[in-house]
Amino acid sequence: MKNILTSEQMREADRHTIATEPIASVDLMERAALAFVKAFMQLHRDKNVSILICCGTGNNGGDGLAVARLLQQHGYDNVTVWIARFASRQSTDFATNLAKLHYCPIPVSEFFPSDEFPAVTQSILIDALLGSGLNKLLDGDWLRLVQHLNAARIPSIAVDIPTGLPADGIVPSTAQMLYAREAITFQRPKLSFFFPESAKAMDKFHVVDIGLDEVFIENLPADFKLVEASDIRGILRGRKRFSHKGTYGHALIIAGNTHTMGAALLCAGASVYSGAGLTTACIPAEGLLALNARYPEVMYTPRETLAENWEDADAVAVGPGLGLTVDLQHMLEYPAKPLVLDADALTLLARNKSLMKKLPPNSVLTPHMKEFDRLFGEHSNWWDRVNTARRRAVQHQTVIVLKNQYTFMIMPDGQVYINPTGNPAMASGGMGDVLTGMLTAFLAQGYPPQEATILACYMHGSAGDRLAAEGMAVIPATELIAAIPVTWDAIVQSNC
Ligand SMILES: NC(=O)C1=CN([C@@H]2O[C@H](COP(=O)(O)OP(=O)(O)OC[C@H]3O[C@@H](n4cnc5c(N)ncnc54)[C@H](O)[C@@H]3O)[C@@H](O)[C@H]2O)[C@H](O)CC1
Ligand SMILES: [K+]
Repeated sequence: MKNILTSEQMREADRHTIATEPIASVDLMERAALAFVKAFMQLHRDKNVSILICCGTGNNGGDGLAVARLLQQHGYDNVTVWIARFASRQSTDFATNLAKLHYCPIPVSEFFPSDEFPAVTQSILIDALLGSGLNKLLDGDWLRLVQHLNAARIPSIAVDIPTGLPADGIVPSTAQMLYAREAITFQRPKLSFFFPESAKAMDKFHVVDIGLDEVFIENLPADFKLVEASDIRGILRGRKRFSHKGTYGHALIIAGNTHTMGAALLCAGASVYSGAGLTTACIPAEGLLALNARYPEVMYTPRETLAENWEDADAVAVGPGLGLTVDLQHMLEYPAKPLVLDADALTLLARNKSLMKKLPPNSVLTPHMKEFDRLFGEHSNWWDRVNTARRRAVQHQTVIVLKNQYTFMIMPDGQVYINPTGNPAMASGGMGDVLTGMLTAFLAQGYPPQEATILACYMHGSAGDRLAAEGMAVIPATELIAAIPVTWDAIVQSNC
């Protein structure tokens, strides 16, 4: 796991590194600029390309000036610098780098409040206007400049953060940003990069190491942590010698209805492919033929004998395609089992919120945004939504899997884990049912809810990434199920 820091914590790490390495802050800026340039050169190998570097007068602007000098030293001969002198303040390291730039053959133009901006004639923009120091939405001259640069429609590469995007906190829907094709960010991705609101600010981001003290960073109290492949390798257990189906638990899937049987089948199929020793689908009898044809590995039980099957199960999923006529309250009176509630089960919970109190501790809820808001109230931004999720997970002692391109997994202690895998090719019906099946299978195999959740979300996204890398622009849920075992094997075999 990697700690995701707030901008205040990032400044702390900055100060700590400067004091204890020790390193002068202007040398740390040089290191950041070098790391940026190294990544930039991988992205843009043509040294004849014309580059406009727009700088503010804080440290983000200081980085931009250092980048201009370093690019020129690396043979990029067509670099132009614009400086936005909209504030009277300039940082010391900005001033030092501006003085150094005077020895380079790089044209520098300065713009003051109300100045007209010339047309942008360059092919690439490097955005070093504002970074993690952003303290309000863009307005006035800043907004005018950003709109002028956006209108030029040339690819922009942001230094650390696209100008106008807050590093953390609420990203208001009215916020305007300098749109970046890529952001090259320092040491850690910023929290807001994981919110859908950041789609307005950039296409993708790359993280570069600038040598801040990692031990210090990892010892900071961080509410948000990013899951890494090494965590998954640490959690995932291989199949044991002399093991048998009983070793890997029994998953019970309560799902499906006349017109939504597919959801039940996908969920049950995902459980089989995720290693549950046995999977039983509790579906209406009319789904039996389809179940036998599609997944003969899955056992069947009618709703009438649910109570007995519940006794035998090691983990239970309720919800995919279930419909809204089942008696969820009655089910929650059965003995407590590791439980996943998804889809219609979440709608039933939203209709009768008092049932939240009956959930066994550590139950896993897997809402997408709309289901979440139905349960816990409307939210106009993801920062508030995730913070509500933290409060509710603690209050109800549940795990909340808030599904998103980057899924937030919120634990009963309020800690948030961010899943890095997954891609837009997976945005299709049935994907959530598959995730529920995977989660239930891992719970049935005896993984504690926190680990089962992290495993399921990571492997779900990883299977999708694998298929996308093989050329699938759109991934049907059934294809994802089939890719689970090879994804599993690739994770176990990889040493990185
Ligand atoms: N540890 C690191 O990651 C390092 C980061 N570096 C770079 O430093 C910037 C942060 O620099 P800072 O001087 O704190 O802030 P900015 O340059 O982003 O902003 C300057 C200044 O501008 C004012 N301001 C903020 N928002 C607005 C606004 N909307 N309108 C007008 N004015 C605004 C405010 O006063 C700010 O202080 C970080 O992103 C990195 O690029 C270091 O170079 C290396 C270590
Ligand atoms: K920037």
